[in-house]
Amino acid sequence: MVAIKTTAPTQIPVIDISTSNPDAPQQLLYAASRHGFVFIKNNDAGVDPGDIDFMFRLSEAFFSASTEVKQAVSISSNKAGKNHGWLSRGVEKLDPQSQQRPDVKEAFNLGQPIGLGKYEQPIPEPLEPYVMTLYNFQNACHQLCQRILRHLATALGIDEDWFATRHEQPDERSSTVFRMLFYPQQDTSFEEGVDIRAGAHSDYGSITLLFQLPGQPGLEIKALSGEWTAVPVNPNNDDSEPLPILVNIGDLLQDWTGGLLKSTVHRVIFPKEEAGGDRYSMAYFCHPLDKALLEPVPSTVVQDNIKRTGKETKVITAGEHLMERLAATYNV
Ligand SMILES: O=C(O)CCC(=O)C(=O)O
Ligand SMILES: [Fe+2]
Repeated sequence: MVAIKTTAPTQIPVIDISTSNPDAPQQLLYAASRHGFVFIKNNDAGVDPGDIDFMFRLSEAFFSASTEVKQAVSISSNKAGKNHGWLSRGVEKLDPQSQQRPDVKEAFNLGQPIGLGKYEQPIPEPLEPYVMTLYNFQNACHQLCQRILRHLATALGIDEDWFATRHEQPDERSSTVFRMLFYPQQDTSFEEGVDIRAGAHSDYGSITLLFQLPGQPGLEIKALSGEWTAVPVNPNNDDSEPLPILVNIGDLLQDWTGGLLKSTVHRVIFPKEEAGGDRYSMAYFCHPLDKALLEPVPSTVVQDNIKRTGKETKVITAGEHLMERLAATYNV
C-alpha cells in the first residue's frame, strides 16, 4: 500500500533505478505522489554524463551565436512550426497573472525527429554538424522516460507497458519537446521581486527530465504551504558521482491518475546567495502520442484515489489535453 500524503515537500529523494534496486518502482511512485519531483541517480539511467556535458556545450554555442543566426530559427518564423525554434528574451511569461515582466530567458525548442537525425524544423547553424548527437540524446532521454513510466505502471499494479506503449515513438506524432534554456546573468536593471527567470508554472506533459549545471542554481518548487523551496543542483554531498537527473510529473499524468501523481508548481529565480552568473538548463518534456486516448488507468490504487478525491476526468486524447491546457493558460 502506498502512503499518499499531502504534506509539503521537504527533501527531494534520490532514487537508484538500476536493476540492483528492486524497490525502485515503489520508491518512484511514492516520490511522484508525494513530491511530484524526484532525482534519478545517474549510475544506470542511460543518459551518459559526458553526453550531457557535450549538450551543454552545444547549448552555449547556440545561445552565444549572433541574433541573425538565432532569428533564422525563430519560433515566430513560419519555418519553425508551432512551439519549435528559438524564443528570444522577453517572449514568454509563464505566470502572466502575477508576473510584471516577461521571463528573463532564451530558449530553443527541438521537436521530435522525423527520421535518423532528421527534423521538420530548421536546425540552427551551430548545431547542424551535430544533428546525430541531438538525435541520440533525445532518444536516450525518451528511453529514460519510458523506464520511469514502466516503473510507475509496475508500482500501480498494471501491465508494465501500459503507459509506455502510449508514448511509443518514432513514427507517430507527439508533442514531446527537448528544450535548451539560457538565463543570462542579472544586469543592473534587475529588480528583486519583479524580475523572475521563469514564472511559476507546472509542466504540461507526462514527465519532464531536467538537466542542471553545478554552480548555477535557481529552481524552486512550491510547497502546499505556499512556501518556495530551493531545489539543489546536486543533492549528494559526493562530488565524485555523476549529477543525478531531476524528474518531475506534468499535468497530463496528474490528470490521468486522478491527481494521484503530483504536478508540482515550480519557477526559476535569480538566486540571492550566488547571484550574478548565467544559468543554462535543458529540459525533455515527454508527452504521450497526440492520438493516445487518456483512458481510465486500470489500477485499483488510481481508481481508489479517484473515488476519494472525485477527480475523474473525461476521456480525451493527449493532443486534446494539451490544447485544453494551453487554452486555459493563454485564455484563447
Ligand atoms: O530551467 C529550469 O531549471 C526549469 C525550466 C522549467 O521549469 C521549464 O522550462 O518548464
Ligand atoms: Fe517547468
